[in-house]
Amino acid sequence: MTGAVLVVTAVGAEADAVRGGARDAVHVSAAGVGPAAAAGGTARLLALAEAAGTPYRAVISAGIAGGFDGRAAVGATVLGVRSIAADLGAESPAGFLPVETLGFGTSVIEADGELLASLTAALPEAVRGDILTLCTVTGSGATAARLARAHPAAVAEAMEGYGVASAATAAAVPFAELRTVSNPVGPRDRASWRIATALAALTKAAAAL
Ligand SMILES: O=C(O)c1cccc(C(=O)CC[C@H]2O[C@@H](n3cnc4c(=O)[nH]cnc43)[C@H](O)[C@@H]2O)c1
Repeated sequence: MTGAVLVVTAVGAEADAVRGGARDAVHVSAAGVGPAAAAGGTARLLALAEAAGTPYRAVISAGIAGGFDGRAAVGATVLGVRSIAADLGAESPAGFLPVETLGFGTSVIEADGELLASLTAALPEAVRGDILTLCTVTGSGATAARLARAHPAAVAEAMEGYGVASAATAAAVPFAELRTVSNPVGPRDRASWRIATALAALTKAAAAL
């Protein structure tokens, strides 16, 4: 495969952490927080590269994340087998209805098999599992428990993976999600987030790209 790899983060500090560990053939861009900013930013970068005759060979959504209790600890590196838009759907008296139930497409995008296999080989200590994409950071034990029940294979949550994956899928570019855990998913306690630890782990993991 030829071409550079595009890494899309939410914020500049995450982009700097990836750049600190990655090789020259890795282009890193901070597209903003949330799936809409991530999808728009990624689509634009992919289209510009395609128009210039230098298409990207892969796109990776990277950054820090919350880890589900007992599945991914603070400081862990996480590889997404699937990126899932966990709040895309409708509420009902019987609970949350995913977009599939409404007949409006899919909330699940699988990582590219070959890309995930090569990242797994380069990062053997990484926890593999589903990574949820949410517009709202989980801030209560009740929501954490509901998400963990609804998504038994989910190891982490963040806010951009599904957006980056949607743009990559539309452009037929292989996609994967790579995260490092800064905090547990659960009752909000922003002061306890271990951001420096997670960014250091992100720099280390970026060497695998
Ligand atoms: O304040 C800082 O120095 C700082 C440095 C780097 C990153 C941040 C962020 O706040 C990044 C926001 C980004 O993090 C993801 N994230 C992290 N934990 C969670 C979570 O528990 N639930 C959902 N998302 C999480 C998310 O992708 C945000 O875009 C601050």
